[in-house]
Amino acid sequence: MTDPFQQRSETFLHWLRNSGADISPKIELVDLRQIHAGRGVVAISEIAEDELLFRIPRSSVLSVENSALPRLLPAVFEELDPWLSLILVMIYEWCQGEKSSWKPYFDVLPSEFNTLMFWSEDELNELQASAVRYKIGKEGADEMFKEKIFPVVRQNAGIFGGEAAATAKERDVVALAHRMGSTIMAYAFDIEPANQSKEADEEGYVSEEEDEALPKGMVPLADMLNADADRNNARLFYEENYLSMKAISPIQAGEEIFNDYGPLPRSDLLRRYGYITDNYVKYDVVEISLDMVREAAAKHAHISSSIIEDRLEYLDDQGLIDTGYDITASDNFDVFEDISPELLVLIETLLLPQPEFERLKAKGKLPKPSNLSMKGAQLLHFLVKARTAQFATSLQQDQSEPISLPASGPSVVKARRYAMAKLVRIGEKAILRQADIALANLINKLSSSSNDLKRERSPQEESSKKRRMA
Ligand SMILES: C[S@@+](CC[C@H](N)C(=O)[O-])C[C@H]1O[C@@H](n2cnc3c(N)ncnc32)[C@H](O)[C@@H]1O
Repeated sequence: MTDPFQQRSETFLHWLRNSGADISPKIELVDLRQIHAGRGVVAISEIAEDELLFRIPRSSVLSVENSALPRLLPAVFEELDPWLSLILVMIYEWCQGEKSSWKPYFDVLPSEFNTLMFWSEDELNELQASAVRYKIGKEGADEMFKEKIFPVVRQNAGIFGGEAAATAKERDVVALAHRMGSTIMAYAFDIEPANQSKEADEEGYVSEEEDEALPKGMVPLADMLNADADRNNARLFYEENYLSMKAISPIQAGEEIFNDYGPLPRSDLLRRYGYITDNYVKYDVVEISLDMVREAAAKHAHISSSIIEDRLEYLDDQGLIDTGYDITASDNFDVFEDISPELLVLIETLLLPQPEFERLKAKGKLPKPSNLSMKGAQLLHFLVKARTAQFATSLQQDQSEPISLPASGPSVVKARRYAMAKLVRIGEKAILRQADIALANLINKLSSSSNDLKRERSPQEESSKKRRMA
């Protein structure tokens, strides 16, 4: 008897071919559950660079554009942003059951996730002070779904699923919206339009904003590709009538076919995709919040709150204010490369003597990040130490035992989440340690060069300087 998981894969591929997709006989949709990777696509014979792996008709993409719902509820869609629109469309199509054109597709999409949105409090606590904990946005999403999705489903029960929708409880609709929202986050693509005619400005540049505004859509099979930071060998190409997945390097028989989810730190990989692998360590970051900088400027550098707010206002006008600033992982940590230049500028601006600040402000200028002063380096060093202290355990404690992601055993899901969280927090602490050492070295260098300068001055120069100051 065929395994139901495999049966769903076969029904899905059959449906996709019937919808007009071409799928190369050289690839297979396989079961990777034993390595906790769900389904994946592998090559079963050698594939050349640029070879077509599959192409999906644009009409098979599960999107707002292709669903009947926006035509049934036009006024509702005028009010919703693209993200909520796709969630509503997916809820509608899911509620149609067998009647939906995408039923076999829904059957291979997950109903459970390992993303942070679905972690329990004790699991999230294992992330300790990682800034990702404040980026999950569960409460905000709950409120939005209660306000914008639940009433639409209840008031249009006839459209959504009759009796079941009419009596649906708020918490069930919110849970369904979370399921669809999380599916979009881990599976959807930004869909480039069929006829992309981007208008160039006078200087011949095309606006990046258009890319940001691309609508999202669920592309069957393209989203069955897993990702790997170092083994990306396929990419989706947007053609007029089809979306085509092609090999971007030669692929050997037996190799998995990988998409690219981008250079994401492991904390974000967990938040969006619910898994991590070691080769994303190079993208790890640790974040220093603006609030921490504010507090350190007041407490450590003794800057008054009115000066801090005045400087922050100017920096905001200059587009430099963010909720947090990244320090990135590096094999060869460099203060000027791996600490966000915006953070260096922020710190130097806060420390400027008032006349110097007035002078720069009058010219609309900012301190250069490459001119980090001794006081700036010391304030940064203080911040790095304070950020390290926010974590409940030390790097040494975390590394005292080897960590592995269990493949099986009792409560394997929880054990894996604990282990993944520990690896994420270790990554962040390792960056903080590198920053700590690099800043201590820089402070030593700055102090010895200022001592050298002092020594280089002749006794006459020193005494004339003293006379000027007197
Ligand atoms: C776009 S889907 C890829 C298809 C997915 N494996 C499935 O069975 O539906 C993204 C999800 O696949 C899983 N995934 C992707 N790449 C992975 C990898 N290298 N290792 C483990 N899981 C991976 C994660 O659960 C992620 O949220």
